[in-house]
Amino acid sequence: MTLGPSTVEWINRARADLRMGVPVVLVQDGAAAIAVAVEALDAARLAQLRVMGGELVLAITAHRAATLKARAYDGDLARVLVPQDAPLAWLRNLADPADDLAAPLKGPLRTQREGDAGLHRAALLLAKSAQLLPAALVLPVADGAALATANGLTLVRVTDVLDAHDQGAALLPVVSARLPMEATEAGRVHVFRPDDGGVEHYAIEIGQPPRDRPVLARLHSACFTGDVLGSLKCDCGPQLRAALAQMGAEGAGVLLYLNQEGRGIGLANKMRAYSLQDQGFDTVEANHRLGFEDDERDFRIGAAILRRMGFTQIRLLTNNPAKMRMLAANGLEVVERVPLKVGETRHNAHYLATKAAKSGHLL
Ligand SMILES: Nc1nc2c(ncn2[C@@H]2O[C@H](COP(=O)(O)OP(=O)(O)OP(=O)(O)O)[C@@H](O)[C@H]2O)c(=O)[nH]1
Ligand SMILES: [Zn+2]
Repeated sequence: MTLGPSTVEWINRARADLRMGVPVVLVQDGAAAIAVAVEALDAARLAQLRVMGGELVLAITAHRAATLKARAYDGDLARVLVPQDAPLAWLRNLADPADDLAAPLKGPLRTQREGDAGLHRAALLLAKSAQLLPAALVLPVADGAALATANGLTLVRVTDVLDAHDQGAALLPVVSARLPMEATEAGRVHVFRPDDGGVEHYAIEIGQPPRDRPVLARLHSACFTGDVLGSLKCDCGPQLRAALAQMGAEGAGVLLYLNQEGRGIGLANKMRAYSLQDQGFDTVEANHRLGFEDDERDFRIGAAILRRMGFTQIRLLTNNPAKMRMLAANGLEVVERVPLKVGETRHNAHYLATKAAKSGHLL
């Protein structure tokens, strides 16, 4: 045990650096690169990277590459060669689809085929987990450790980034307190904190559900626009209130409020997706154009919280079979699906139909 950061703590520092526009150093099998998130990059740092020499590469996901008609030779990602004179705006336009329709000609783009894309993959994973646009500028360097020390940069190993992603964070209960609510006076909020410095998640326990019997449960993903603002574009707000009301009426239940806004892409990216939806793309297409999967949520978190609270069998309030599969794969027995059909409006009918057609939601 040392005083300094552990592996996951270094990774979390790397994430925070990327959000600030500070480059990080990635190393793998003797190779090293400096990586910076395009969304947070400024012209001064871009100029500094150019002074260092070497071939600048823009890593984007295969989804974003498909939109840009760039060949993705690495399966899930593409490495776009950055022209010597490309200004910051060129990089921003490749990363951000906001102006794709207004200014469609961004190519032809040349992509790298040779060499390994491991460093680039780790850079994209970090950018995504920092809820930034999945686009990173990557510059190979000879001695990553020396560069990191000389410039005070965070250095992380690719294997550690991949392992941390595969394992997921452990969630620790921090505090719980009684909360009388409209739906029931017998409410209690539990706060769970992940050990990797990520965002907290909450469990709202209603009544005192016995641990040896199936509990009525809902895994609700945060939706600032729906839950708080009463957005008509989705059904989240009505689902949240209906779930609490049903638990209140039954006298027992547990609702997990998971801070995975926008199906895990964060509010800024969800608003980017909304703006694309105003340009005519559906909810799934919008995510893909941004470079994300349709759903970036990690449902292991919900399973871990339920297990930690002592629940093993659940009656799940959902229309999403993927949630049931993920819970079952993570040690919980879903004994029943309880449908949750509320809040359809003329604004969200197309959204709900798209989720049914493309993401397997049950109507
Ligand atoms: N990226 C993106 N996220 C959205 C959009 N509309 C709503 N969301 C998010 O989608 C999530 C919906 O979460 P849930 O209601 O828990 O999940 P669900 O997959 O619809 O499943 P059930 O409601 O359980 O049937 C929330 O995180 C919202 O913020 C959208 O157009 N794009
Ligand atoms: Zn919503």
